[in-house]
Amino acid sequence: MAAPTQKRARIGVMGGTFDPIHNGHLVAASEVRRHFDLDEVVFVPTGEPYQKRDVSAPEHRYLMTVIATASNPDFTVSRIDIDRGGPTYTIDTLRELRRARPDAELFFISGADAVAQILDWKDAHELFTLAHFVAVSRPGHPLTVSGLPEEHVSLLEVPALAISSTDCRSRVSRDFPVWYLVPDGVVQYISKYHLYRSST
Ligand SMILES: Nc1ncnc2c1ncn2[C@@H]1O[C@H](COP(=O)(O)OP(=O)(O)OP(=O)(O)O)[C@@H](O)[C@H]1O
Ligand SMILES: O=C(O)c1ccc[n+]([C@@H]2O[C@H](COP(=O)([O-])O)[C@@H](O)[C@H]2O)c1
Repeated sequence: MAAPTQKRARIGVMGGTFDPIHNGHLVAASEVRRHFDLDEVVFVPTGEPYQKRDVSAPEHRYLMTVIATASNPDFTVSRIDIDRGGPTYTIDTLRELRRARPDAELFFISGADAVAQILDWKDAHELFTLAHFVAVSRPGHPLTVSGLPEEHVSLLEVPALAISSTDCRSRVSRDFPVWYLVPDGVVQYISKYHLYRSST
């Protein structure tokens, strides 16, 4: 009798700058986990997001991501993009995760705004050989696979949360609350380390 085949692990990968992580990120990851029956979602904060300016220190972004995900047993955080050093490219993230988990199926989670840019990312075509891409809806951004290889990309409508890290930073700098936009522990972390006080 043939030995029973083991089910391949299904791992979601949520890459982001998370400056700060907010409830839009968490709802997106939670919805994709449920819809694609993922075993876990790994949050991967960028090291040096080469397309962004004036980004907070990686250690702050990493710790806020840990705080935000700590209570969910299906969520973990990886330092791979931070520890690699140099500009962060998703191709390196996925190659490294593949090496670490050759048995697993990877699902890269991305908002509608980010997925629209994928063809401009480094080694764009190889990305689709390493992971399936899941593009989630985001208020203000059309959700489309236009130009992308349709067999490697899925679209998912998630509850609309019109939250961005840019808006959270701007609110803190103007002394507006970010309660309920980011997890409570992240509100307290921002306050403790005086983040975003003079930025927009
Ligand atoms: N409110 C949201 N709903 C769905 N997806 C989101 C939302 N906010 C961010 N994302 C997605 O999460 C990933 C990481 O986003 P990122 O950390 O850059 O947050 P951001 O809010 O877009 O930040 P910023 O305003 O600084 O550009 C991206 O794929 C992005 O599209
Ligand atoms: O690989 C690339 O060239 C590339 C260019 C821009 C963004 N990304 C990835 O897209 C994810 C969201 O990035 P960001 O900058 O919108 O926070 C994150 O995992 C980035 O590493 C990747």
